[in-house]
Amino acid sequence: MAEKLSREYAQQLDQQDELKRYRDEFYIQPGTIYFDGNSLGLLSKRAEESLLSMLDSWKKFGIDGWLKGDNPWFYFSEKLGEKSASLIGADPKEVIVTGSTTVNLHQILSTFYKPEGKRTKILADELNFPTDIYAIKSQLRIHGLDPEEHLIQVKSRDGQTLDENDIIDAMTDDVAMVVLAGVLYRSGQILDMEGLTKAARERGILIAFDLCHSIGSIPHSLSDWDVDFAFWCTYKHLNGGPGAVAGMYVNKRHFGTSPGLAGWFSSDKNKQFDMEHELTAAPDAGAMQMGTPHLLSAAPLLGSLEIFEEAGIERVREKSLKMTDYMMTLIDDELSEFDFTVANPRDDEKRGGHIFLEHPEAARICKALKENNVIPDFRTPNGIRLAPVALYNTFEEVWQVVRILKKIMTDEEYKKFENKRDVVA
Ligand SMILES: Cc1ncc(COP(=O)(O)O)c(C=O)c1O
Ligand SMILES: Nc1ccccc1C(=O)C[C@H](N)C(=O)O
Repeated sequence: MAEKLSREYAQQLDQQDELKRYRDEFYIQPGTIYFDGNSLGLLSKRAEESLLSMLDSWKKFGIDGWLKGDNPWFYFSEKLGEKSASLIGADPKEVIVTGSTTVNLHQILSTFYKPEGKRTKILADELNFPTDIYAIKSQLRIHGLDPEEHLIQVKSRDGQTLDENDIIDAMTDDVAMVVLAGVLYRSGQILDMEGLTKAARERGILIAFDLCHSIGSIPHSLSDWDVDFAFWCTYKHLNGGPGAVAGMYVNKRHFGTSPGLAGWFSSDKNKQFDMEHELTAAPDAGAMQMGTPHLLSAAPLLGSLEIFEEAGIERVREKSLKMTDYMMTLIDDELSEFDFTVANPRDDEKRGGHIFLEHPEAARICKALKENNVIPDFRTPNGIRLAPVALYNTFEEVWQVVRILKKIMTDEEYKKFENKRDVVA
């Protein structure tokens, strides 16, 4: 092998890469290094084809598309749910593709959060993505409860990560439900979903995980871990496209609970067109649906999930770990003089799919990266997220990004820009 810090070494890693053929399946802008697949994944040719095929079925069949063609629309959400199940380690019937992340959390809370007696509180943390916290607070208010008192947000000791022991200590007998992320959106820390679930179960508390940053990035075993609920978006690591339809998992133990937010697509499929005013809900996770599925925003997922079926989430994870490990080695070696802090966990068991660098000039360093055709994202106040994605990025790109960062710092290129975020960062 070539010397570890050389470009040749990166090229050798690419030659040995078992997943390298998938890069050609994606639309990559020539001359651009896209390291933002943890915010919005790139379009693949297969996702484009499945979207075009959905349009074609509309063209050909009109209303009959509900039951005709290769992918009858009436069963499409269930089909996508089945195809997502292996990514989270669930039974196919426990998964449905529907709604958005935020809507699905609302549905989970509306259905399963039942404050009773002393058990009224929802336990979350102070590092989760804001939408989850907004949804929880609004649900508490719907129940006439004051979020100040009934939402507990576990504190981070270092501002970046959570200590599972602190979360477990907060699982007191006044907590009804826990809502946490599987992987934190800033530091990329993987929470011990298995251990947290076990602790919650032992205490009679329900637990839900937001898998936005973990699905398609790391493997899960939700059924084995006995997690109650999960919800996720499909536009990041799953490459479903901007605003793609989201997903939800409901442990089969909870099948038969009436949906809190019901609609006619919550129905048992064979009953739906009886048009009765008494809902007979689907016997599985399908009951969590509300109205007509957003088929055009779901269609790309079919092609995208096929890529995951073929590539295998274990292999995706293995390459992702190699890439982020390699990136940290290069950062330690090349950028040590520039005041960067690697703020993601370094251990393999705790590190998700992206690198999180902190720097006081982060906003304008991101602008300089973009000027150099590298796409990162900035998270206020001082975070740079860099995601080398296993299905379409290369080790050579990792090498290039660190080199470009070094040039931006050495030549003070970032000083051309204002240290302020854009409207969409
Ligand atoms: C952890 C997490 N939850 C939720 C969301 C967003 O929710 P929605 O897909 O409903 O916009 C994001 C990103 O946008 C996220 O990172
Ligand atoms: N949905 C979006 C719409 C516009 C811009 C970004 C997003 C994101 O998904 C951000 C992401 N959740 C994050 O981890 O910061």
